[in-house]
Amino acid sequence: MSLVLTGVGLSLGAARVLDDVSLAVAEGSFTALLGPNGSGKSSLLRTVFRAQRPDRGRILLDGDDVWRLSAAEAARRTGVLLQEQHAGFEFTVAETVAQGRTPHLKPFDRFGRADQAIVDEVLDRTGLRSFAHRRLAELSGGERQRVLLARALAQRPKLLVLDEPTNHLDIRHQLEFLELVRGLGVTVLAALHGLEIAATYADAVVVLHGGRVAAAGTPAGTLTEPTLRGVFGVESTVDTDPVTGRPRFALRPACVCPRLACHWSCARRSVDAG
Ligand SMILES: Nc1ncnc2c1ncn2[C@@H]1O[C@H](COP(=O)(O)OP(=O)(O)OP(=O)(O)O)[C@@H](O)[C@H]1O
Repeated sequence: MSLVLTGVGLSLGAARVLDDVSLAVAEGSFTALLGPNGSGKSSLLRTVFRAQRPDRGRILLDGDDVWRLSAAEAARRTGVLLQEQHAGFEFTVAETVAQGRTPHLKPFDRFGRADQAIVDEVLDRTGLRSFAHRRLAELSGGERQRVLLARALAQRPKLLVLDEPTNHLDIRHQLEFLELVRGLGVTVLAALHGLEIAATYADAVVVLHGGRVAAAGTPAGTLTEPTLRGVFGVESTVDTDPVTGRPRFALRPACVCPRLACHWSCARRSVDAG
């Protein structure tokens, strides 16, 4: 399922949070949304999964305006995983994953064999089968996050919206989580903070700055030294990882004292010295 945003704008109070945002996420691709704190990533995702109506612009899922779909139809198409998501700790893993089928059940429908087959398949695919009867209260934060991903997958969404989904995971589990997501074949739009992670897993990157799109394209085309300086305010050396062929970053704080001694041989200092 493709996702297209055209001219999306959002004001909250006096703040212009999103300003004329246009982007396209190709069917089956993984697009990473990057940007500094407060650049509008979560707000943009909220307009996509119908938690926040934009003031202007359109959001099209396979050509259908998400804000004109019924809430139930939108929920069937879009799975959501947030960084701080409520999970009923008293439920078991299997019960939690089964909740993902709710948007597909009509009033008075019973959870049927087909639903159970989907839950079983998702438990296997996410490696949670042996946890099925444990309560969420008995799991680590990383394991719980995997369960919430499984719940979103049981929905059989065409679009998966992830808001910093790996924040509480250690590095191995971050990588495993993103490997799993990338292997799903589902269209993914994910707000991420890690440049390396985004560069390694994303097919495309959209960089937000002050609620506007500052750069969009391939990881190598967007995550450049000038963009990292202009958007994130950091100096960097970007080269290509010989194993993955993806961009790799050495980051330094931006030099704010060009006339004083600086720890880092940053670009600004060499320009001044020259
Ligand atoms: N309800 C609100 N009222 C006013 N301003 C808001 C509201 N919600 C968010 N904002 C502002 O909108 C801007 C974008 O916030 P948003 O959470 O989308 O950024 P973000 O890029 O996801 O940030 P972070 O990386 O810190 O999670 C911020 O300046 C924030 O203060």
